[in-house]
Amino acid sequence: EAEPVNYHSKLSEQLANLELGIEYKLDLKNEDLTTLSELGAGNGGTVTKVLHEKSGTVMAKKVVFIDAKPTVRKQILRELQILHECNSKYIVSFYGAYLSEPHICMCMEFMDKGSLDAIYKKYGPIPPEVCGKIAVAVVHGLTYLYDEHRIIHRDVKPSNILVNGMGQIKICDFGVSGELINSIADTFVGTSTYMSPERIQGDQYSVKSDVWSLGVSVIEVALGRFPFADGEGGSDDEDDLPADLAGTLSPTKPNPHLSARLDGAAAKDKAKRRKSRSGVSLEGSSAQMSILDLLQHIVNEPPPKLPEGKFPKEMEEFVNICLVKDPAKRQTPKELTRHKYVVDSEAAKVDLLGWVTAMN
Ligand SMILES: O=c1[nH]ccc2cc(O[C@H]3CCNC3)c(Cl)cc12
Repeated sequence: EAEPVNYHSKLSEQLANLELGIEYKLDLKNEDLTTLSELGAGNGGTVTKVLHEKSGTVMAKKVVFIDAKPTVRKQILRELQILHECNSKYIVSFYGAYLSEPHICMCMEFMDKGSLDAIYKKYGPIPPEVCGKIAVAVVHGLTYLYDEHRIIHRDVKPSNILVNGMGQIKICDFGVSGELINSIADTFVGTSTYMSPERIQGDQYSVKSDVWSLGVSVIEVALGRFPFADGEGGSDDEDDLPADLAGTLSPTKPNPHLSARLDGAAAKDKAKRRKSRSGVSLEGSSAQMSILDLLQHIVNEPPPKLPEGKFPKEMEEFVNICLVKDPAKRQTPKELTRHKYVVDSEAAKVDLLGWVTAMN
């Protein structure tokens, strides 16, 4: 019988190393990767499904265009290396990153069932017991990132929570490289509508800001729609912001004068829309709640919550704790790992495999 093709031996060698806990790193480069299909876009990059020929591994490759000096790109590449140390069952695995000037390419574990936003948009609201498993994954993932690496995610939302065919739920796209955050922030046009009140107002934010975003995300996937929407829009695609505000509403560069600007701009926007409703159509005035209204709403109005009595009591309570507006009173991810909803969900026998298998 012919010798098994060498990549079998390579794979079994790597698996052996894994068992021995021996770190091994693939030296990744474009010519070794065959593009299979598009996966998604967002957070300043496009993601494709690729095959790494040498190891036979299917990967998700994220390509980010960095409009900066080559030295900045090299710095980002160095900072991304920390992803090799981010090892948790709640964090997508990182295979490596490389420069393909002027792009940075990051290869990660492929999650074949995709992101939660795509899942609920295709299959409808996510069952409460699955939401429990999502809360467990995100709370433990955030706790790991902060406790082990002092990393704050900065962009928790359904499109950054992924699922695979084994029913595993993992988070991705967290802010690991300061330089990468800055460079994306500069070009960042839209507004993360998962932003906590303190970040919208430019106050100091912390890991608790990720907890607010988790609360909004759990309501969204449980209801099957963005919680601030209730018919008024607030869609997550980027509204056209007044030019002078675009680029300032980034999830990482809080704008200290924002709330004053928000009130002014939103009032103007509302007046425009009022006029438009009176039959005078002004182009650019959106009938939906504009992003500015939305940011102002998050800052000034009570937090969203699950409809009473339709979900398990401890789920309602968990969400309400995540959505406490005052960060001083909001819990940290670590404290939430002890919440009844998380503890019970972790122990619960939920047929995640059945759930994902039902998704063709
Ligand atoms: O399979 C994946 N593994 C790792 C990462 C990843 C990121 C993806 O989309 C980005 C863009 C929108 N949010 C996350 C998508 Cl759609 C898939 C993956």
